[in-house]
Amino acid sequence: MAPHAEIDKSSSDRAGNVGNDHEGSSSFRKELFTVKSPNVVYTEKEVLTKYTYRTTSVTRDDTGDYTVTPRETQYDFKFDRNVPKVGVMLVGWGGNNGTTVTAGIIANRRGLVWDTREGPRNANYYGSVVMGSTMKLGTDAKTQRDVNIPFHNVLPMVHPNDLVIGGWDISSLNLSDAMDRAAVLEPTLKMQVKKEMATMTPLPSIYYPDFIASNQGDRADNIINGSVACMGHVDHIRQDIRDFKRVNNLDKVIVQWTANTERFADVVAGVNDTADNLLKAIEEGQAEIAPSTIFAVACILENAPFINGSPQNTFVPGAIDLAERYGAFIGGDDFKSGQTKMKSALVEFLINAGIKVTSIASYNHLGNNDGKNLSEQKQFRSKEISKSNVVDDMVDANNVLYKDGEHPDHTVVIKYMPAVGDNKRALDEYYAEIFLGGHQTISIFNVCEDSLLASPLIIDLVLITEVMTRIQWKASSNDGSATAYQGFHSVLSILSYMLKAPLTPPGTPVVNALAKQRAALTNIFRACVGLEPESDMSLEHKLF
Ligand SMILES: NC(=O)c1ccc[n+]([C@@H]2O[C@H](COP(=O)([O-])OP(=O)(O)OC[C@H]3O[C@@H](n4cnc5c(N)ncnc54)[C@H](O)[C@@H]3O)[C@@H](O)[C@H]2O)c1
Ligand SMILES: O=P([O-])([O-])O[C@@H]1[C@@H](O)[C@H](O)[C@@H](O)[C@H](O)[C@@H]1O
Repeated sequence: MAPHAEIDKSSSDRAGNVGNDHEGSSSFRKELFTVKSPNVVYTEKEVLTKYTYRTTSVTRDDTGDYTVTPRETQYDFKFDRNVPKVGVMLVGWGGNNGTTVTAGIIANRRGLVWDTREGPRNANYYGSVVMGSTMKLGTDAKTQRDVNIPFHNVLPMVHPNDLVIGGWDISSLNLSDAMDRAAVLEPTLKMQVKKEMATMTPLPSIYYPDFIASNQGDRADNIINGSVACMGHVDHIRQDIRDFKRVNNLDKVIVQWTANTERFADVVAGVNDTADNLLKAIEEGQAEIAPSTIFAVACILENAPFINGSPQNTFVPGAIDLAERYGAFIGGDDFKSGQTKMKSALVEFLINAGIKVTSIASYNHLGNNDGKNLSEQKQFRSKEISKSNVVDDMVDANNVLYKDGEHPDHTVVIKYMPAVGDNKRALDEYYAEIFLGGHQTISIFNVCEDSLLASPLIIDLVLITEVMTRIQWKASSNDGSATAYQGFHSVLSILSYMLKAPLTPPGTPVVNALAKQRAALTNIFRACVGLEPESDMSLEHKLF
């Protein structure tokens, strides 16, 4: 791996950022494998694939009988092999997650080791599906045993060590002081990154007090003038993105909201229901436009992908309409880091095992500033919504256990308890009906170090979103007619594995089941290099 140059201090002074000015980690430039197939062509810059997408079409006649027909749809995929230089701008950079992910990337970039009570600890990217997990590539031609590769080798990807980081915060604290305020990391690690982080200062941000808890007001000392939406705020943020990109000589910038949870905005006809109405409402200074929506609009207009890591309805219909109009990528909502991630895996397992979950009680308390913001009802309500719908798809998919409209009881409670800081306590009880009137009760006590669980998701969201900007597709034409390549739909539902309340293209189904989400992500990336979906059939071990 190329040695990392000193942090470019001049750029960090101007645009509140950290990064390195070397070209990118060479270990991520060369693909790990080559696909040998008549349907896959490698050029110097691209991989061109003819992909057969196999589905099963179902019809049902008026007697209730099903007929199923295997379908094949031919797609051409074009994947840009060139790994760009990428910057990530975090809204809420001075928060628990923002400081933690920044320190984590510095620690990994420099290969830091720090002492703890349990002994020395090395920097790692555990908790990142891209950097910490593997996928089955295929089976060994000789031994027929599975060959598994690191997930990040399935396609040429940006290395997180090469990300240039910057962002905004309504608090003026530099990243070192903000890291101390967050109280997430070990002092022995903090002391090794403090100097670099002290040179990073968040850009001023927009602050509309009505959208976050009133208890956040005391940290709002780094704000752009104006307390309601205006086009000047959109333009200011767009200029910030352009400056960050220019100063750091970036090819792409991806923006993520990891700022406080906002209250839901009312969706009002004529205000935020269409792209034109939303732009007009911003021009007019409508009070119902949230800061996160202003950031979303700015990013869409600047063609910088925007991901919402919080639960509020940033993407009002007008914002989605605008993204579709400009072909800009958006994704959200609400990082899925601990309690909900466990729930989406456990409930999928129980229901798929034919066990009827009838009650889910989810309580948690936490003591960080996120918890403080959520201690006010309107902000809690945003989080309650995103945490409450996460089992709907699994329940709806099983009409053996559940009648139409039947759902488990589900309650979500969040309490602010300063003493526990970032180490959230999640207490869950899953109650289920089993064979012959029996019951199964599963109680879980899950201590989630929230920011250490969320930070790898921030990295995954950046890396996967960046890959999506390099994938194009078109329907294969057999008659020689030339159809144009296009990108995936603006709403990146492929990001759902990292998110509690996955945003999907309007009218399309929401999948929350964790295994299904990971399979979709894995198999779409495999398809880009002409590989079939991962199958666990293992017929080679069953038919002999
Ligand atoms: N495990 C997790 O940490 C987790 C999981 C899911 C979702 N989230 C969400 O991620 C967000 C951040 O979590 P956190 O623990 O880092 O919280 P935090 O309160 O430590 O950080 C939020 C930061 O946003 C800043 N901020 C608020 N409004 C802003 C604005 N308009 N512009 C710029 N900055 C603004 C605050 O000053 C603060 O520094 C929260 O919305 C939280 O609900 C966190
Ligand atoms: O992802 P998850 O652990 O289910 O949910 C978490 C909640 O339990 C917590 O109360 C909240 O503060 C975090 O922002 C996060 O949303």
